[in-house]
Amino acid sequence: MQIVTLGPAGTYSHRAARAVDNNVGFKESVSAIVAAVDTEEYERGVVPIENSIEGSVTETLDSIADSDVAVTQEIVTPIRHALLAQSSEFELIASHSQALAQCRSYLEDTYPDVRAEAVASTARGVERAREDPGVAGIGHPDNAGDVLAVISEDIQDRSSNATRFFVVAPESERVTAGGRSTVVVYPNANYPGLLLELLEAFADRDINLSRIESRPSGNRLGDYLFHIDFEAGLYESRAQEALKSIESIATDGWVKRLGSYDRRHVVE
Ligand SMILES: O=C(O)C(=O)Cc1ccccc1
Repeated sequence: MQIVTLGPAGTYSHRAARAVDNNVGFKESVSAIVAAVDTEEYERGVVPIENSIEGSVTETLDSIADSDVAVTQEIVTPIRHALLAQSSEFELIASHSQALAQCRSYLEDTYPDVRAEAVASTARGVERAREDPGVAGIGHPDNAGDVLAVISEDIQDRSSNATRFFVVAPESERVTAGGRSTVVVYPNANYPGLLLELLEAFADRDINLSRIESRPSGNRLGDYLFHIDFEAGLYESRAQEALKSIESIATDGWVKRLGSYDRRHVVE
């Protein structure tokens, strides 16, 4: 199976993608990955959705809400960051914005005078470090190779650091089987109790929500769409009833079913 994920080789997304298939291609942004799956250039994409320290990857939420891709699997993996450089003499740290944020306290305490620069991925930062002795990268320690030294390991601000990835597929691959589902709701309405009504649709049917995230609709200030993850498959009648109820609340907006899936834990 042809998979596309965040590159170049060596990103955390690449490590998660290898759990799906070894035939992996790369793009340098999440929106490019989602577009490549939406247009069926690739059969699957692997994108980071949420991190236990830093929260949602908003570029991913917005890309999947704007496209027609389906979510077919969830991959959860621990993230352990290392600082990689040719020597401890560097004046710039280059990494993915999420990695920089996950190591913020360590960087502020240990390298208060070193500049940080956000680049497309951790592996892109490590590549910069390989080419330039003045640059350090943050990434998985396996990326050190022959050129780079592991200056410090486990530099994330909390020892427990995990990231959820979604496996996305063309719309035709959407399934209703699985223990979890994700929907995006755009109510296009604003009245007291609207959010409560949306949540009650699940609570009344004993469906546990595992995440709700609001994102700006882009239409006007204060107008939101909601990404909702819940612990039931779309094949279940209680889930179908909950969504029917949500559709009746969102008559001026829309409800997008991204699909049902199971969670897979990948350790290395
Ligand atoms: O840049 C990467 O390696 C990614 O895959 C994105 C990312 C960055 C930090 C933690 C998890 C995923």
